Amino acid sequence: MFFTKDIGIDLGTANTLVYMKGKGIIIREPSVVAVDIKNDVVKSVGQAAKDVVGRTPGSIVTVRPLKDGVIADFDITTSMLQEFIRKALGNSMLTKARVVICIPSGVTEVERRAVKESAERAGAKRVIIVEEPMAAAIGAGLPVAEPTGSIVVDIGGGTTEVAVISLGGIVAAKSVRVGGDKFDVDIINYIKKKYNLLIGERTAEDIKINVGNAFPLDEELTTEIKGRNLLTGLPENIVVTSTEIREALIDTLQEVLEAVRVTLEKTPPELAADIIDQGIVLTGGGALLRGLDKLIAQETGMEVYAANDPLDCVALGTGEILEHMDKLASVVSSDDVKY
Ligand SMILES: Nc1ncnc2c1ncn2[C@@H]1O[C@H](COP(=O)(O)OP(=O)(O)OP(=O)(O)O)[C@@H](O)[C@H]1O
Repeated sequence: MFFTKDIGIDLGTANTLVYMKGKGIIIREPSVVAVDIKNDVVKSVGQAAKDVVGRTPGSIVTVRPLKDGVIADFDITTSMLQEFIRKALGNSMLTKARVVICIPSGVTEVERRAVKESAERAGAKRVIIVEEPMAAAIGAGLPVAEPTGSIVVDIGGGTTEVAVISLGGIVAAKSVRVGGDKFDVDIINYIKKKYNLLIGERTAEDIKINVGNAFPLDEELTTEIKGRNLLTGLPENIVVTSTEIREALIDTLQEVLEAVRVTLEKTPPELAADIIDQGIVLTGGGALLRGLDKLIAQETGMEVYAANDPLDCVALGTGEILEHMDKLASVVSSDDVKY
């Protein structure tokens, strides 16, 4: 007897989430792998690997195999994907799984096919690849299959994808290789330039989460950070404010705004009218940046709101596709559908 365990995977540059049909999201881990470079053996995957970032001894290095929205290291991406699929499906040979995988739209056709094959090797019997903004829109509850225009801005770790969707297809889109990771780099560079203080990626991400913002806040926030002074070489603590961090993020925020503007310009007029009625929906971890909705609203003159659980939208979208394959047939009409 076969058990059917259909799963949906959000293979993101920052986080990988796995949705199991009937259960919801069962795995939520960083897309990080620790590898022993002496023999290329994978030591750990996901949270266990992220916990040792910047702290590994000797030959162990931590790798983020998907970077800037593309597959930077294919073999390691494959190992990571297979590990997550194995974790979800268990080692049962009696499993007959359909797997919906969501990949960044910067992934090439060759990589796309290879992702499919590696999922098959890990036990999937049928693999359906769906692009991120489509799954994000479905997960955010937008009426993608209807003859009405919806717009989603998915701000992930490596990419920001803007898409206008109608009748199950992407009508206009723009993807830029900036997202949460770039915000972190901006913060590192700002602190280095202003305070001669070197901080790591994890500290920068904490600062972004604690006081990061895209629009003036009602109340100034501050956070204390630890780093290494580049002049003295010694550890040092400083306090930074939300205004400083907004300043640090300004250029990258402009790139996000530009992607929204370009997509709106490419949108057919009838759909533009729908979008004005419905507003812009933000998904992905970047949607949690304070005031990003207000900034986009100010720049476009449109209503903007963040989806509920923005970090989960893509995974929830893959789940919707699994649960309602019939209704969403237009978005998964063939295994090799490209939007
Ligand atoms: N509260 C928060 N404020 C700002 N940014 C946040 C917050 N929480 C998470 N993030 C950022 O969101 C990003 C991860 O988002 P998400 O999981 O949607 O990306 P992903 O799907 O893995 O990436 P991609 O879409 O590029 O493949 C990280 O850069 C993380 O730092």
